[in-house]
Amino acid sequence: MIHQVEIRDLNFGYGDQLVLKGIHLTVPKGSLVAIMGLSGCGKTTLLRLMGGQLLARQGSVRVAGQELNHMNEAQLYAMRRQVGMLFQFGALFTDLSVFDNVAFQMREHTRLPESMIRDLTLMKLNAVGLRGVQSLMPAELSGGMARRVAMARATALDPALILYDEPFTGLDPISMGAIGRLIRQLNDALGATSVLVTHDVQESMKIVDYIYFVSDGVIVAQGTPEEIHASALPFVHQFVWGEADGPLPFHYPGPTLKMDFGDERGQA
Ligand SMILES: Nc1ncnc2c1ncn2[C@@H]1O[C@H](COP(=O)(O)OP(=O)(O)OP(=O)(O)O)[C@@H](O)[C@H]1O
Repeated sequence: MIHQVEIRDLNFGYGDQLVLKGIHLTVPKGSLVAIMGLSGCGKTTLLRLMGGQLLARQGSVRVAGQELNHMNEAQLYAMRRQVGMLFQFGALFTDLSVFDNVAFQMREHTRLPESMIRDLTLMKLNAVGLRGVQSLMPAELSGGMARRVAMARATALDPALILYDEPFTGLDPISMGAIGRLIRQLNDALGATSVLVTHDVQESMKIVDYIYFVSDGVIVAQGTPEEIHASALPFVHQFVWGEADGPLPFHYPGPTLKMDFGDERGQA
């Protein structure tokens, strides 16, 4: 099988803090894969390593068969053009119209004439159902619309790999469902491969082919949505079913009840 992303024995940290520890992960070409885990477990860092924005300290990150650590600046720049990235909250340019946001990458990275950029931009907006809002400013959009514009922008150059960082955050349930379906549709229509970082288990299980669970920088579980749904692993079970207590404790570690309240009522 051809892998769009292949990660082996990856360690990565910031300063002395080791964030990712011995990661092995593959993303087959054409698939949609989710990386899940709690806040701070290293998901965004992993996504940025796949996009070539960060480079591995140890181990290997291959995108389309190319080892990112062996690339020079020009090769990395060319590789990043093949990657569409949707940042947390969409992060549109607030002083540019919807049209100019989507056209931005084409104007920066291609020599296409303005008439062609216009047609392509409208096609991209059409694909996310928003051709009619091309002249609006980002402040005039709802959260769900802004997210869809960000998707049109992220796919403007027909990327081979699309990386989504928390695409569902802050959306109402209906918009979440619409964004989820769109992520799947764009992936399949563009013949792309997509990786989705999220802690929204229910929404992503409806659309992805495979899931990796990360906890404290380590992959602790993986499988198809069906396998994950049926998993008896305590961590996965707690995550999927949204249970307050389990391997991830409800209480922050601290003194025991006995130490704080005494052995018996009235005792210090
Ligand atoms: N640029 C940075 N410099 C130093 N530490 C960082 C940097 N970026 C992230 N970290 C730390 O690395 C750890 C992992 O962060 P990361 O953003 O990858 O986690 P995450 O799982 O995506 O979290 P979230 O779901 O909250 O976005 C955290 O402890 C974070 O504080």
